[in-house]
Amino acid sequence: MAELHPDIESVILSEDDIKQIVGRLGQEVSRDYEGKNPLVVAVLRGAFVFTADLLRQITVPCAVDFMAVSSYGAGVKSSGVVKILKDLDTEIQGRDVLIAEDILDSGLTLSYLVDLLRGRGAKSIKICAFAVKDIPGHTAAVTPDYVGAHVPNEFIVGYGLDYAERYRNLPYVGILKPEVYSK
Ligand SMILES: O=P(O)(O)OC[C@H]1O[C@H](OP(=O)(O)OP(=O)(O)O)[C@H](O)[C@@H]1O
Ligand SMILES: Nc1nc2[nH]cnc2c(=O)[nH]1
Repeated sequence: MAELHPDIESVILSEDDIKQIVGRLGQEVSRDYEGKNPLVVAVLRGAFVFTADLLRQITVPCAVDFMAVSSYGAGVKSSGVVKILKDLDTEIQGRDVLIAEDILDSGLTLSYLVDLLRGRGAKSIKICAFAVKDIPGHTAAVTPDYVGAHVPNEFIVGYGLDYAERYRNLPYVGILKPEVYSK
């Protein structure tokens, strides 16, 4: 097992947990898309690690494309404004689209994306979220069709998730030590 990064306070999902979660999601997606050829849309940057693993667990024919959006910038709070930094190269009219997202927090990013892709004539749009944040008293703007894990209401990093573009390379998901934010 990799040594714990000194900035990490605790691990929420270990490498083994992640392997199990992604394997299960791959099975669920493969079962539901039997006989179809979905387009998996990875929401960059955060979802690139998850999508790479998920794709290898999907057993039906599928294609992949990427969209880069940002609503958090360098901070830990959503700005509420979703910016498209890179659009899809694929025509999605009539396609079954599966959005692969690393984390669903306020749901603002996904709600914006679903509306956008629906407007382009996708046949179906489903959401596969690796992590969903449990925020007491708050309902996210969208409901994911596939959920990897529910995580506590803390800012998490690793497995593609960053803080100020750092920690995406950690093979596990963890919570940062509070002093890291004031560095
Ligand atoms: O449910 P929400 O509150 O909208 O938050 C979820 C989004 O926040 C993060 O993206 P971020 O804007 O940090 O960009 P990144 O993927 O490049 O890290 C994450 O990757 C999700 O896309
Ligand atoms: N890295 C990271 N990005 C997020 N975007 C929304 N919530 C989070 C989070 O907990 N961690």
